Amino acid sequence: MDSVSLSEATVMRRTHLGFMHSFRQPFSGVTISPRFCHTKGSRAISSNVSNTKSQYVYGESLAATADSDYKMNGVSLKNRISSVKERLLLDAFDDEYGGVVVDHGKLPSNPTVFTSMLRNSLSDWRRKGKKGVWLKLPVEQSELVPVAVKEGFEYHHAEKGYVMLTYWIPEEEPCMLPGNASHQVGVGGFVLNQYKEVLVVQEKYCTSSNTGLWKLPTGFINESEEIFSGAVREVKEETGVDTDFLEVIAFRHAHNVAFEKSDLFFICMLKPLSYKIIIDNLEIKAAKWMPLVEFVEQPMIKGDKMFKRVIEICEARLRHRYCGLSPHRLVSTFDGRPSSLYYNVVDDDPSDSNCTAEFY
Ligand SMILES: NC(=O)C1=CN([C@@H]2O[C@H](COP(=O)(O)OP(=O)(O)OC[C@H]3O[C@@H](n4cnc5c(N)ncnc54)[C@H](O)[C@@H]3O)[C@@H](O)[C@H]2O)C=CC1
Repeated sequence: MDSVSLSEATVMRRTHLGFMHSFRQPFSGVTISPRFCHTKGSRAISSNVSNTKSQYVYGESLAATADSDYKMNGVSLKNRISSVKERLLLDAFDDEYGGVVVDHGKLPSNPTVFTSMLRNSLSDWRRKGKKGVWLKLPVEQSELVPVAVKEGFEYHHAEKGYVMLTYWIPEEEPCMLPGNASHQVGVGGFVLNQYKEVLVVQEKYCTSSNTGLWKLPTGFINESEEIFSGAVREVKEETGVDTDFLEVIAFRHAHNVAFEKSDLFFICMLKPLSYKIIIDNLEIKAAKWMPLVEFVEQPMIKGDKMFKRVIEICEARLRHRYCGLSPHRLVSTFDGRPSSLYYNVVDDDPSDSNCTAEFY
């Protein structure tokens, strides 16, 4: 109990006595801490208030009194009572699918208090016909995770700083909550210079069958990063070469790649802006400009259906016989977010086509 705040201790004692029972206690018999009673814009109920107005009780009779907006020391009792009641429920926002999102910034720190508030909240949401519940528990409050799991919550996803749990309330309806993100997104850079040399790397960590292979620089894009800027960043990080993004030449979709997740791999054509190679020693063993013909002749590339095809596509692009996808920034009114739409030729606007863009 030493880490329990006074307000939480109050809730704990009420929980122990029973929810409605504790509400029926007269003011004089209930210890109300200033923090427990504090709400936005109103002062805390002080102990002298409870002494002075000991005849008023929580529950139905008090609710009737509160409805008539009884005032103590000039402050509306109605507001105070609803504030006390609300404190026994978790703070949550409605979502657009008839569910609720718990405000993780206002979680109690004590697991016993949390148990009580979570149970009360679930009953309340069930009564109101709410559907999905999203509960984000920060790593600093990881002791609340077993409580939520015991109450029927399931893991949805986790990040470094939190775990997200969900609960589907309607028993008669199938769970409609979307699953966790299903894909990782990778990029590869095809960078060609004016001597028909392609920028290649040897990875420090790779399978034994790939040892010594010269390959395109590849990597994963970061959260909220664009494909076009992720490709430019990866090439810069691994090789030190600055580039301009030209087109997405092709993309590969593969499954069960990393911990059962699928993989989207975007192969991007980039135009070199610098040529000096400075490798990232942490990830890369070596990097160089390699004649395209030599690159293609490597047994691992020649024998690999995907890379063989990728090179054929790139060569077709060099001859202007193929056109990749270039990003166009726009804001959709559906979600109001700036986004990138990747496409190639627009027949009635040839200037919009990137198929004529040169590579070096
Ligand atoms: N590397 C390749 O030869 C190929 C890559 N791709 C695609 O390229 C994209 C990126 O893949 P890769 O570059 O292979 O990524 P990767 O698996 O090499 O990971 C990128 C970097 O993350 C770090 N990393 C990843 N997992 C780690 C772990 N368990 N422990 C410590 N460090 C770790 C390493 O620094 C690594 O260099 C993916 O979409 C993939 O499908 C596609 C075909 C071939």
